[in-house]
Amino acid sequence: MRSGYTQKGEPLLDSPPLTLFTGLLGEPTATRLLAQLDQALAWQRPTLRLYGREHPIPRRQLWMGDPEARYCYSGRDFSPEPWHPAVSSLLGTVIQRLANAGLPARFNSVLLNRYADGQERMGWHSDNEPELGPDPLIAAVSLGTKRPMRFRWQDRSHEAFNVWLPHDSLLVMGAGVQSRLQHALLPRQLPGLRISLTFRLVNPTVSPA
Ligand SMILES: O=C(O)CCC(=O)C(=O)O
Ligand SMILES: [Fe+2]
Repeated sequence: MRSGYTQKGEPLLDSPPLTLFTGLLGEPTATRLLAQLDQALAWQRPTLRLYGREHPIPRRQLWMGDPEARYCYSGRDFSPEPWHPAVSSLLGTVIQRLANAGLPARFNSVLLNRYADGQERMGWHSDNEPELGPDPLIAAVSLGTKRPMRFRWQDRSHEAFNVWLPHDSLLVMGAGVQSRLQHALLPRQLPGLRISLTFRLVNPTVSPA
């Protein structure tokens, strides 16, 4: 059945729309890109202030995009790194795949996350910063170790669920996903590197707080 989802993606939720596309780049391109991003990028481990104490984040990350796409995340203001050619090429592939599925999209920035192994993680959050607008479309590419993204409803009206994100896949979080659900990449006993790239459209006219 899976082949039937090549064009439109596999619908995981109808409302709000959550859709998974697999085989985004194909091999060996996807595995090469994982190694290239791992080695070529200047990965950072910023600290976050929580209850008055500084904590290094439990993963590494990098913010990349157009110069005006400044972004405020967990109380910090990030200026984007310039586009790496491999990432702008991936952006083109994502845009094309979305267009083929009838989802025209535009992005001016991407948050790259690097999880060295299953212990590295990202806590519960919604990508609901004001500069993303009220109903952002966020496209998340996964490379490397297959891990579950856990979703839970803000109003707890339904049960929480996992979406397993395979290597070389694209998860599209459509309008309403950020306002109605939270997501997290919880720690798991899984070895191996995973890199995700979450493409976003930041509205440069909304100045970060
Ligand atoms: O690594 C992932 O797939 C999750 C990333 C994420 O939630 C984010 O960048 O906001
Ligand atoms: Fe997120």
